[in-house]
Amino acid sequence: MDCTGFPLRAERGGAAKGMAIVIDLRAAGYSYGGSAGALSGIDLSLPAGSFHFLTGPSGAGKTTLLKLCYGELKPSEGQVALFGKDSRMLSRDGLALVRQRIGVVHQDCRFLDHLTLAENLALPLLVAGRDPARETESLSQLMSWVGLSHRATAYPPALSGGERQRAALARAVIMDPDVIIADEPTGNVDWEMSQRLLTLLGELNRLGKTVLLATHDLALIRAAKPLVQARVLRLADGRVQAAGTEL
Ligand SMILES: Nc1ncnc2c1ncn2[C@@H]1O[C@H](COP(=O)(O)OP(=O)(O)OP(=O)(O)O)[C@@H](O)[C@H]1O
Repeated sequence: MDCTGFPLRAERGGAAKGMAIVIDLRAAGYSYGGSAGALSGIDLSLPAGSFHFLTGPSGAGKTTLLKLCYGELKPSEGQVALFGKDSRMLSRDGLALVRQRIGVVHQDCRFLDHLTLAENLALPLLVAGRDPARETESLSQLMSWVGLSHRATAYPPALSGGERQRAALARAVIMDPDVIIADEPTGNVDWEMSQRLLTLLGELNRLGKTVLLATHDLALIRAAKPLVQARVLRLADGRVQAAGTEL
């Protein structure tokens, strides 16, 4: 793999560093379509630069909690503040700006299959009104960082599971976000690839980025101990341990 160090430089000068808490949930809850709540009474504060694993059994509400944390869902009860802003009060444009500061690695990667990998990675730049043609060097450095330079012109269906996950991570950080939220990023990859992904996330965390990673893989969490200084949040019955335990 042609990995290099993370290439992007914080344009905001690490603005989130001055902010003690980047994501804050107060008695937050969510229920789908009026059914019994998937989550309730969640109090959770993510300090800038922290690394948290979120774990819990299938159906415990991990994905729902992550969606609250990146504004995809608004809480049905309580409050969620993203960079100090109440997510329910954010306008569409306000939410779009906040979302530029939060990179998301989705469980299912979600690529556009008719675009090449390089074009998929450039999409967030286009959406933000930037010209990818002026940022080809950053894009190619980012692909090198995740070891995918040789796959730039490949189409997503031709990528292996590990390549897709690394590409999803590269896409999540193309906007140089302050926060990275990853939903089971190692779900479909072998152990060695899980370690590589963890190493990349650890590198981002050492650069000051806040990481929240949902996984049900307790072996992965144990293996993270030498790589990252993390805490573990356990979610069960729609509730989460407030501060989490140290690894
Ligand atoms: N779109 C939806 N509509 C209705 N119920 C949903 C929806 N998404 C999730 N749920 C329900 O909300 C609860 C929490 O689901 P969620 O996906 O957040 O759990 P999870 O911990 O991420 O599960 P897994 O580990 O299996 O991905 C589950 O009971 C699930 O069935």
